[in-house]
Amino acid sequence: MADAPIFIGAAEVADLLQYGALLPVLERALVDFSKHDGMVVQPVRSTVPVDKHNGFLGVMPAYMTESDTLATKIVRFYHQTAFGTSSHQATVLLFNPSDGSLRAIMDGTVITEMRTAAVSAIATKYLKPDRLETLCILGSGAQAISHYNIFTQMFPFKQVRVWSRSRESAERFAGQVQGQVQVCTSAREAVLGADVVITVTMASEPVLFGEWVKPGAHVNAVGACRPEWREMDDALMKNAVLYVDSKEAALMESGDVILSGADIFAELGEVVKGTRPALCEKTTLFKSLGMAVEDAATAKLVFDCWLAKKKPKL
Ligand SMILES: NC(=O)C1=CN([C@@H]2O[C@H](COP(=O)(O)OP(=O)(O)OC[C@H]3O[C@@H](n4cnc5c(N)ncnc54)[C@H](O)[C@@H]3O)[C@@H](O)[C@H]2O)C=CC1
Ligand SMILES: O=C([O-])C1=[NH+]CCC1
Repeated sequence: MADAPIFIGAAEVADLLQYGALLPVLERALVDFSKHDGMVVQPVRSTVPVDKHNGFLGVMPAYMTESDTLATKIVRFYHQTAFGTSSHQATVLLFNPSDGSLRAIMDGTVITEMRTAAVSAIATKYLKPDRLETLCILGSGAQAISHYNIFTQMFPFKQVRVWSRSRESAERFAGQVQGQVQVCTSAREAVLGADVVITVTMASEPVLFGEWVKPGAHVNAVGACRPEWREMDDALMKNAVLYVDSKEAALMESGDVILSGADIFAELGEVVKGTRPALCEKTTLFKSLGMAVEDAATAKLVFDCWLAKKKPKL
């Protein structure tokens, strides 16, 4: 009989997962996905609208042959949640690929926060302009915090600006992170002159406009994961060189891509592998939707770290 699955809760996932180990694992997952050679199986996320409660449930399975990783994430994202509960909550199931038995059930919320920020950081590593002085974050929730943490660790920004719909939540964000943050009263003020812009909002209408974005800047567009939702206007979508995590998903899920009719230049995995160029001198935009391979690779890393910790020391 197979062993009973283990459970790894949020605090333990946060303890086991380090960006230093996560970044190369995600780069490899992005490259393997973008080879499109049949070795990675990842259907586009299946999303169930829960209209009555203004929410969605997404199911994200993947199998990666080379690392022999089989997992699925189940993620809920709701517009209105009770005070104190986060809008996104996720669980990852990790299977034994040889017989399909369940190995681990783990918190997926921390995984989602960290792997999404890490993928944006990878995109920025490859697509960033030469000058990196000002980082702008639009939104002040869970993803804003994880993005702040890895971006200020990895890049030498001199200034970080944040804008959120309410000044109160932007100020709460500024009080939660370590380091100086300039709270801006408008998105425009936050964006003007920034070298890197991150959009991490639950908006369904544009919050970022092309006319504000400095030519040559890099944008990580992380929100708006529904075909009718936008975070960017058409001007930005059409004038920037557009990179995505998955072309197939972008054409099915991203309102910014579908409704603007912008052309996709490349997948991030192709840039990491070196088969498509990083046009850093132009304005670049990475449209992130989130992929199951990122969750599967991260969950395997968490599980391997958990196993290593449990092993008796000789
Ligand atoms: N690409 C990816 O892999 C992933 C993307 N996401 C997306 O990232 C975004 C942020 O997620 P979290 O930080 O976890 O959510 P959160 O609920 O913690 O924060 C959402 C932020 O958006 C703001 N906001 C809500 N409605 C808005 C509107 N109409 N206009 C402007 N701002 C608005 C809120 O004030 C808050 O600052 C969401 O769109 C989410 O779906 C989340 C996980 C993975
Ligand atoms: O990849 C992910 O987990 C999500 N992307 C958008 C909402 C949740």
